Amino acid sequence: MASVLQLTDVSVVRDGTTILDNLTWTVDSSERWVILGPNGAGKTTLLQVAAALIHPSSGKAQILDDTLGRVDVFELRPRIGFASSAMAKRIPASETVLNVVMTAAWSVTGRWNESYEDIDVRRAERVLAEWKLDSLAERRFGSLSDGEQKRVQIARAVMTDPEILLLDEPAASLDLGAREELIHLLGGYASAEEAPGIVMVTHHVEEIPPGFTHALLLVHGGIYAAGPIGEVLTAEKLTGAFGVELEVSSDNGRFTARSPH
Ligand SMILES: Nc1ncnc2c1ncn2[C@@H]1O[C@H](COP(=O)(O)OP(=O)(O)OP(=O)(O)O)[C@@H](O)[C@H]1O
Repeated sequence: MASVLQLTDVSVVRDGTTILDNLTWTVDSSERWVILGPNGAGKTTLLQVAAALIHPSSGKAQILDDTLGRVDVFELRPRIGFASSAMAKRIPASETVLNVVMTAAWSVTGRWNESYEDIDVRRAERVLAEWKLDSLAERRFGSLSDGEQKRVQIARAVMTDPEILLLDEPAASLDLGAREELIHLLGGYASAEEAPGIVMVTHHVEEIPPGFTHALLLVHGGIYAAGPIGEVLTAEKLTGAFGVELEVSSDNGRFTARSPH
């Protein structure tokens, strides 16, 4: 097993506020992690460090085989798949779905003057089919439903065969049908042996795809609990992390959490 992410005593301080506080955490290539935690806990900030989008204020962040601060992030980023709503806002609404996915090969969001090889087109078409988007290839990104847009973002993130895949709330704002379809596709992707290490931030345990192996509960920028998913997503630990009484159940790799009252 090779680690794809290794954080050692990582802190992020912004405008005098400590957002991540001395975090030490390792993700191996065979692991699929979910990160949960209250609003403002630092989940998105943690993902931004993992995506080489921000540097820690202190500590060491090793991503793949490189250490932030000692590597050209423009060479590192194409090896990282990252999907978030902030990133989606940068995708031009007028771009076709095929181009949105294919431009990942050049780490750009709008088609300009790049010349694409046949191999890029074929790969993009294959990825679109895998994420059930082939019939939408020529549609404008801005004309898609939220659920379709989320799938396009993930298809774009996996287009370059990343060595680590980071997903920030991929199921947020989806209706029940679109959410279940996405979770099914993500579960299939995550369970493939050749899939990269995966880290997904979510607000709801119901959104964790089957096959995810580990969970991290983040509270006030620090690790409240981290480890194998069955040991972390317990009533006791979720109650402690969220500060409200919760009961948890799981069935066939899917979780639910609710108040017992
Ligand atoms: N530039 C900044 N200066 C000060 N505080 C900041 C700055 N940027 C973010 N924060 C704070 O850092 C904290 C963590 O933000 P982050 O978005 O990482 O949390 P999160 O766990 O993803 O939250 P949510 O669940 O609401 O999406 C928040 O309290 C936020 O207000």
